[in-house]
Amino acid sequence: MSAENGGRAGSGSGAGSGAGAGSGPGDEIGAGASSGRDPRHWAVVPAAGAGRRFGGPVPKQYLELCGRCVIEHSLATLLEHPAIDGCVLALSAEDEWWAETVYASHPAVQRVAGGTERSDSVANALEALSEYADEHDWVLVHDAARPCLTRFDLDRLIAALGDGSAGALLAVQVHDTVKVADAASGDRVLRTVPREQLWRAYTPQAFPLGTLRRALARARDQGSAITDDASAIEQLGLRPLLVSGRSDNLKITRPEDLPLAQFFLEQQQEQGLR
Ligand SMILES: Nc1ccn([C@@H]2O[C@H](COP(=O)(O)OP(=O)(O)OP(=O)(O)O)[C@@H](O)[C@H]2O)c(=O)n1
Ligand SMILES: C[C@](O)(CO)[C@H](O)COP(=O)(O)O
Repeated sequence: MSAENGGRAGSGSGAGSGAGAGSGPGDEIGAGASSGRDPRHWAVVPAAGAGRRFGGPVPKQYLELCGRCVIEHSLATLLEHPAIDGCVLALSAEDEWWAETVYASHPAVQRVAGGTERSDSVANALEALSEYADEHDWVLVHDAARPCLTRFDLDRLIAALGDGSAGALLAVQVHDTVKVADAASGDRVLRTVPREQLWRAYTPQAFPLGTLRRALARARDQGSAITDDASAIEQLGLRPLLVSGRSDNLKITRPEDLPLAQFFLEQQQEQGLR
């Protein structure tokens, strides 16, 4: 990927510098899909979290993993995909690690300031993207904390994006028995739920830019605490497609997840998936 094919020049002095200066790749390729061109695909990577559940002085997205840092693995699969035209990355204003990554000056990566919640970070990225992308373009939102996304799963997600606006997300059907705890104790079984219809939502989650912006704004205005982007889309009455993905596309959340991610990446490399 390079600036020539529509990659956006990274700019700004640091994580808190806000949206990159200057025009976007949209100026080079003309207007968006409303001009009749096929919708483009953009990655949005929320990476402004503090990693509180993981702990430690370094946010988990910058921890070493198989010779690179977590976020470099997460970005590599996206930026190396020929269908992905650019990436908007949401970083914390206190971020002091991004500048040391191999993607710090990548021409197709634009940096914006993250927000209080993950959904705020995504909304900030979408606002910057809307400066040069078309509202019918696809946005694939992927957690920086998910380094094990494979090209195989990304291909499957992109292939599932039809003409509808409901979008799609990578997900894994639940294979464990699921219990609901009672609210009072928090750890006493209230009931077991049928698992045949249960899926674990992963990322990327892909939606048209305009639809996702409207959905997140509506969720914010209604005070809906959403933990993934599909939740906001569902609140519009749309039903995103569940695309069955690999269960090793884990999110690094707690300390025990890091060695598991290391194992998964090594297995993927041995199987020629990376
Ligand atoms: N205000 C926030 C919160 C989270 N994220 C990003 O959203 C992804 C998923 O969030 P999570 O796993 O919860 O990361 P943290 O918020 O860092 O973790 P914790 O809740 O344990 O602090 C991560 O890539 C994280 O960097 C973000 O961009 N902006
Ligand atoms: C978006 C997500 O990864 C889908 O499973 C998840 O909801 C993020 O949750 P977090 O608490 O912000 O890590």
